[in-house]
Amino acid sequence: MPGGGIPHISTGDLFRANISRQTGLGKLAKVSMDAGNLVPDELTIAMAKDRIQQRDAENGFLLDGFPRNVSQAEALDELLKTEGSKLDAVLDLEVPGGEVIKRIAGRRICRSRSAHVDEVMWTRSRGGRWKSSNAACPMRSGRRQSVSRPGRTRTWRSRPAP
Ligand SMILES: Nc1ncnc2c1ncn2[C@@H]1O[C@H](COP(=O)(O)OP(=O)(O)O)[C@@H](O)[C@H]1O
Repeated sequence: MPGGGIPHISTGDLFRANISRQTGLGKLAKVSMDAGNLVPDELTIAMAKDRIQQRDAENGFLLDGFPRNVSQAEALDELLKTEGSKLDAVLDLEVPGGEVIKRIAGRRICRSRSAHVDEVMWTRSRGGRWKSSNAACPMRSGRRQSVSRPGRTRTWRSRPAP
């Protein structure tokens, strides 16, 4: 929870938690997420509404990653209207394009536990091989990592040490 005791509601985190627990929602969301697409509005809106209506969010919440398009914004408006509440503030974060690209290109997701997302630094050795640093996934211990080249795929691959 952020300062002030209100829950941080991140739709990305909620999807990843569902994927980890292999829920029905997680299985459906995974298909879209693995394809690099947004999860369909119907699923996203239902999940966000359900989370917002939980008890710990009664006194407020911080939304992160939701709404992400007009129909989600309309659904949120509708929900707030029904509950007789309104948003206090919206943060518009302006990040330089280069920084955004660096972060997207450096993102790593553990293939076996999609809840493990990590931002990594990539360096290229003299031999031209890409190497990652800043690993957080427990899969790493006892295993040797084979990582994909920075670029399109951000999958974190692990294979047993020889
Ligand atoms: N509001 C949303 N609408 C649809 N899909 C979402 C939404 N929030 C998250 N997702 C799905 O979850 C994934 C991870 O979301 P997030 O953690 O916010 O990271 P990012 O969008 O930066 O990759 C998104 O790529 C998307 O597939």
